[in-house]
Amino acid sequence: MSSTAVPEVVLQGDGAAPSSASGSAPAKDPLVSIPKSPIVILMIGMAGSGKSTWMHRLVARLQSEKKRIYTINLDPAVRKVAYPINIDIRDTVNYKEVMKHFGLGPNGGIMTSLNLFATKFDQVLELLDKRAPELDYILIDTPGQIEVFNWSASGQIICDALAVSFTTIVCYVVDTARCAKPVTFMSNMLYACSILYKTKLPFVVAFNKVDVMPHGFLQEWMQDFEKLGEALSRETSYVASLSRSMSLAMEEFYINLRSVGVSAVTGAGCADFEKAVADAAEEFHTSYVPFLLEQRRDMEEKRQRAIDEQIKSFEKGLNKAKRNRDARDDDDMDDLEDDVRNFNISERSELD
Ligand SMILES: Nc1nc2c(ncn2[C@@H]2O[C@H](COP(=O)(O)OP(=O)(O)OP(=O)(O)O)[C@@H](O)[C@H]2O)c(=O)[nH]1
Repeated sequence: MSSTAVPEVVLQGDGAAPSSASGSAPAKDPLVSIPKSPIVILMIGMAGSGKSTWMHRLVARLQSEKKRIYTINLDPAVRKVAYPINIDIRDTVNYKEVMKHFGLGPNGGIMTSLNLFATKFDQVLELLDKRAPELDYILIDTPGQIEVFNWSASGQIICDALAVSFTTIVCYVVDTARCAKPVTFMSNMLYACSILYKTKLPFVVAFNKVDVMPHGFLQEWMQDFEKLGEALSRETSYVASLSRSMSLAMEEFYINLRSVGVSAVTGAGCADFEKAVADAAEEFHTSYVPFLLEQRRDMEEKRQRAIDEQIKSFEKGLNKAKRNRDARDDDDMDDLEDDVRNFNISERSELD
């Protein structure tokens, strides 16, 4: 199987601005000229933190401000989505079929579906490229299987692909009330920290559900590790003592973190969030782009390798599943194999 084409933008040398086709004036380096708008906001967070509800709130809010929005749903298992969607993974990958054919459970099905989709992410970029000049924001909803962005190749492929073409930031959504237990807060923040260090993208933490519980205590824990240590000392579990030893190391991570309290239900905190997004977008150009310029060749090779490995792993999975199936299912398997190789990502009609 031929490997997926990568966007041209990252294949142009190693730092020097490429020459124009005519050979006269050098063309502007595409990485240096990543446009300030649209801003891509990737919603990441644990299951139930409120990503989809927050997406819905933001779409309504930004549209009321006459901002032009484009939305992508990357959660193959979500049943109902309240906001209008432009590109929906469910239109191309049927996760129940993936579960059935690869012999996986729901979590594995979601991860594999997203891995499959990621191998063709260049098609999403092509669609976005066409729309981008008319857009202010591209909002992307992701599944609650947060490991997609920690361990699986697809998270990296998607983040890297977006960040070489668009101003891209991560919105890490946290359920404030669930973090009232300091060990839960710490494990949530460890996930956030590993995503931040893996993607290197600017981050906004949205402490959601402040209508249920104000988020001030979480910001206090981030600013003063002794306060978090105090809260942890009330717990005696092994995880609490591990969290206590980690809390000082996390200080550096918190210092560079923007956080705002929001409620997807009431709309509280939207203005603060928009401001934090604007700051993060600025940081993308001042910090992330210089990092990209240094790392571009390495990143591109890594991304292409990840795509090739994904494809090999599907073929292995399919062959294994095939060996375990009845001959009568062969047609079914052939259809799926064909889908794995040849699916096309398309967009729905435009948002109003
Ligand atoms: N009170 C309150 N409830 C909220 C808020 N945001 C989301 N919820 C509720 O939290 C639950 C989970 O919200 P979702 O938006 O489905 O969460 P998600 O992160 O997309 O969940 P996954 O798709 O499982 O990853 C739903 O019952 C929402 O109504 C909020 O700001 N306040």
